[in-house]
Order: sequence, then C-alpha cells, then structure tokens
Amino acid sequence: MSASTTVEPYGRRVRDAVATRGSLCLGIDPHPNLLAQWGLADDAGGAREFSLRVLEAAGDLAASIKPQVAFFEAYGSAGMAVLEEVCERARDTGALVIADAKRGDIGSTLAAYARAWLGADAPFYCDALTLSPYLGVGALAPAFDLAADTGKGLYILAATSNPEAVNLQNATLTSPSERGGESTVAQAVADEVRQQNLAVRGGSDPSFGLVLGATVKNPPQVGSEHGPLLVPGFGAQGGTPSDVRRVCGSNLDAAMINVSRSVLSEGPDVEKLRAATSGVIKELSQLGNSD
Ligand SMILES: O=C(O)c1cc(=O)[nH]c(=O)n1[C@@H]1O[C@H](COP(=O)(O)O)[C@@H](O)[C@H]1O
Repeated sequence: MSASTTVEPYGRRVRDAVATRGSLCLGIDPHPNLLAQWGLADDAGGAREFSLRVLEAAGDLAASIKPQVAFFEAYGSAGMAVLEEVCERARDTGALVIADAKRGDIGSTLAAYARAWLGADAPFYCDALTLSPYLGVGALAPAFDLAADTGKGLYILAATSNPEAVNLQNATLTSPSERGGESTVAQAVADEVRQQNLAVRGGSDPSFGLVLGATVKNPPQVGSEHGPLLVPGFGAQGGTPSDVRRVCGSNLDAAMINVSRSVLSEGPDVEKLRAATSGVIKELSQLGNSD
C-alpha cells in the first residue's frame, strides 16, 4: 500500500493544525548564544537538552515545530543523531514537524536529499521540508514527486526574510511570466510552485508551499493554489502582525508563522517558555482581525 493512501496530504493537515492549534511554528534553533544563556554546553548534548526542553514546554501547544538543521549539523555525526531523535520526539507531541534544511541541488543529487527527508522510511522524520529553488524549481522534481507520494509538504524559499536577498529575489524577469508580463524572481518561483500543486490531485489540498518573510516589502501575490506558507521574520527580525497579514493575503488559514529566538530566549525555565509560547499563539490568533 502506498503512503499516499494512508497519510492525509500535508496541505490538509496544515489547515487542520492552524484551525485547532493556531498559527505558531516554533523554531528549535539551538544557537550557541542560546545554549550559553541556558547554561548548556556548546555540543550535541547541549543541543539535545535544549531541544527536549522546548518540546516539553511547547510541543502540545504549537501547531508546528521547526528544527533548524544547521544547528545540529554543526556538531557532526553526534549532532545529526540528536536531530534524528528530536524529529521523532517532536512528532510524538502531535505538532507538525517542519525540517528546516533548505536543501537544493541538481535533480539527481536532490533525489538523495528527498530520500533522506521525504521517503516513507526516511531516516529523518518530518511532515514538511524547506527547499531552495535557486538551481531552478524544476531541479526540485524528485522532492515534488516523493512528497506527493508520501503526503509530505514542501516549503520553497521564494521571498526570504533577510535583507541580502532583496536584490536577487526582487529582480525583474523579462521573459514572459504566467501573468503575461514582467515578474519578480520571487513571483516566478511562487508561480512555478503553484503549477506543481495543480499537477497533483487536480490541485486539491495543495501541499507544496512557499517561504515568504514577514519583513519582505514587495512579496509575491499568492492564493490558495500557491500552497501553505511558512512566514519567518516575525518578532526578532522586526515583522509585525500587519506585515504577516500583508504577506499572507487570503492564505492566512494555511500559514505557519515562525518564531524562534523571541520565545527561546525565555528559557531555560520550562514554565517561562510555555508562557511565552502561549503569548505568541494568542497574539497570532488576532491576525484575522485588522489593526
Ligand atoms: O526557512 C526559514 O525558516 C527561514 C527563512 C527565512 O527567510 N528567514 C529565516 O530567518 N528563516 C529561519 O527562521 C529562523 C529565525 O527565526 P527568528 O529567530 O524568529 O528570527 C532561523 O531558523 C532561520 O533559518
């Protein structure tokens, strides 16, 4: 029996999670500065303790949990073993697990990343994976194919939250776009992802989504066919609730708003972390109302 017959498509699971738990995607980013602040060692053991405390505090509250792969990879094989465990333990909390690996490569190599993260028996568990489209959205085909089969989601970096990205992602393409005229690179990425969604299950429950930073001034225009949204940049990077509304448009009910440092800096006390998590969930619950 193929996984697609047993697992609901990610697009549907995201909407359910937003409806029941709200929009918070809590990052697990065991940055060395935070480990020091929490009194933990700058090693794989410190990252493990940090992550498990975040899960204890917030795993039953947040709609999704986003382990940032880089902060585990930094500790070599021991760090990757911890990441494997953290992804499994995150899954047990009932939150969706978004692996923030930002993978991207030529198709034949990308297929190996897809196996690592998206296969039904992948060594690393996730419900969705972040991918970089800058070798071409088409080069991500092995991930689109495998994710469609296993019911997983993808978040393609379209308009990222960091200021260095603006020149590249906001550059104008002169080749005809699906909108008929000029388009930014970010819009072209978004529209290619939309096409990928339309090619699966006749476009129902679109599960291939986009990363759109809350700090982006000229975000691509998106609708439900562009899939779920992952919106970083809220809080520590300056994004406000009205920025989130502006960037998400009509897609708020499928949007996960990432918050990492502004909650994590409340640790190591589990009750303080829990209170900070609840506070952000409450703040995000007002997104549907205008300012
Ligand atoms: O994919 C992401 O989550 C991401 C995309 C992006 O455009 N900007 C961005 O900051 N992120 C991630 O969001 C996290 C930072 O969140 P804050 O600590 O809340 O600013 C890190 O894990 C980043 O890698």
